[in-house]
Amino acid sequence: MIFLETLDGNLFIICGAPGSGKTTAQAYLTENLGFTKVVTHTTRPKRQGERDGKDYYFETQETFFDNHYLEYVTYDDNYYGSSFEGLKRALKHDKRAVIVLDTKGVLTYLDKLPAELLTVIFLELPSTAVQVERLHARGDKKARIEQRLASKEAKRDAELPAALRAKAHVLQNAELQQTYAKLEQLVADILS
Ligand SMILES: Nc1nc2c(ncn2[C@@H]2O[C@H](COP(=O)(O)OP(=O)(O)O)[C@@H](O)[C@H]2O)c(=O)[nH]1
Ligand SMILES: Nc1ncnc2c1ncn2[C@@H]1O[C@H](COP(=O)(O)OP(=O)(O)O)[C@@H](O)[C@H]1O
Repeated sequence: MIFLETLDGNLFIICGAPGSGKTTAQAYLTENLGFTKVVTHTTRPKRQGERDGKDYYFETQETFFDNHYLEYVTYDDNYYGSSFEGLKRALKHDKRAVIVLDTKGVLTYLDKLPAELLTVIFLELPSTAVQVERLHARGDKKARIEQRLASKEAKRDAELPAALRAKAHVLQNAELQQTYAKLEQLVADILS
C-alpha cells in the first residue's frame, strides 16, 4: 500500500481537448526542464509511433485491472488510469513530475492529493479548425477524429470546467515557441 501523504515534490498536470498539445507540452517538460513523466495505462489501441511503457502502458480489458489505480476513467469508450506505483516512482526520481489527465481525473487528483503538490495547466486551442488540422497532422484518420471529437468527454474537455477555474493555469497553444516560453515561465514561477 502506498500512502499518499508520503508524496512530496511538484506534480504538473496537463489537461485539455484532443490535439490541444498535452503530449507536446509534456515532452517539452521532460526533455528540457528536468521533469519525469508519469506513464499512465490505457486500453486504447496504440497510435503509429507510440511505444508501450513510454507513451502509455497499453493494456487489454483483462490486464487493465491488474494495476492499483489512484483513479481511472472511461474516455471515448476506452479506460485510462494512473497507478499509485507510477506516481510514486516518478516523484521519487527527482521530485518534479508531469502527468497528462482528462479533466475528471484532474478533479480526483485535487481531491486526493495535497494542493501544494499540484500545478494544473489547461491548454487551449486557437480554434476547432486548428484542432482538426493538428489531429490530421498527427496522423489520426478522419473517421477517428470525427468519433473522438463527438465523444462526450472530448466535448466536456473542449473548455475549462468551472470546477477547475480557480486552480488551472490556462495556456493558449497557438505558436509553439511561444507556448514553450510560457511553460518555462510558469515552471520558473512555481519552482523558484
Ligand atoms: N483521468 C485520466 N485521464 C487520462 C489518463 N491518461 C490519459 N488520460 C486522458 O485521456 C484522454 C485521451 O487520451 P489520448 O487517447 O492519448 O488522446 P489525445 O487527448 O487525443 O492525445 C486525454 O484527455 C488524456 O489526458 C489517466 O491515467 N487518467
Ligand atoms: N503550437 C503548435 N503548433 C503546431 N502544431 C502543434 C502545436 N502544438 C502541438 N502541435 C502538433 O499537434 C498535434 C497534436 O498535439 P498533441 O501534443 O499530440 O496533442 P494532445 O496530446 O493534446 O492530443 C501533434 O502532431 C503536435 O506535434
